[in-house]
Amino acid sequence: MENNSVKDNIVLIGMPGTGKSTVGILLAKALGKDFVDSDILIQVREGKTLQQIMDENDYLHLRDIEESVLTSIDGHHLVIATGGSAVYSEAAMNHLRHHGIIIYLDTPLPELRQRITDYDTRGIARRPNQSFEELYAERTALYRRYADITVSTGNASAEEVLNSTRQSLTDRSGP
Ligand SMILES: Nc1ncnc2c1ncn2[C@@H]1O[C@H](COP(=O)(O)OP(=O)(O)O)[C@@H](O)[C@H]1O
Ligand SMILES: O=C(O)C1=C[C@@H](OP(=O)(O)O)[C@@H](O)[C@H](O)C1
Ligand SMILES: [Mg+2]
Repeated sequence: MENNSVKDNIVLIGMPGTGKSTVGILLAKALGKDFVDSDILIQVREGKTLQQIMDENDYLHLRDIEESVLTSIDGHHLVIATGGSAVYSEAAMNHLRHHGIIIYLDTPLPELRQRITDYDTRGIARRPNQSFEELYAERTALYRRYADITVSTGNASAEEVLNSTRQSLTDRSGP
């Protein structure tokens, strides 16, 4: 019988552009786990893109849908790439950390700026006119609050971030 208290999921959190989706699938492949991207779950469930959801309602509506999708994930042996706004939901984060280790991919703001060239159309769940700098400061406190492990990515490649993440997991589980 499955032990439901085992933390056998890996949950990636962090700013948009930090590489949760890109590194997540590499990690799943390397560790022999299944891969879930909560943004894809949202889009399939709603039949709309993230930006369409925001355009038709607002960013708070997207966050509500995200909370509902995240709290309904009940699988094991998963790598879960969350959306950058997942940490606004305490319920979602408590649910995810019950079965998973939370890994914060921490990428410097200048590097994120280079990667996120579609800030206004990417569907980022932010207050109107909230700058990327403000969002980064607000979010960083939340990512730190929930992180079991922090991986500082610098400007390393996705493969290098994969390797650092695997090493952090090995260090945490001990010899
Ligand atoms: N380590 C990396 N180095 C350079 N570019 C990256 C890296 N990881 C992701 N990217 C690029 O940054 C963008 C955002 O990556 P993505 O995985 O979608 O991030 P997230 O899911 O955290 O928003 C994509 O264009 C992706 O190719
Ligand atoms: O940070 C955000 O507000 C968001 C990030 C997106 O995911 P990524 O972090 O994978 O880009 C997606 O969930 C949604 O568009 C909102
Ligand atoms: Mg993503």
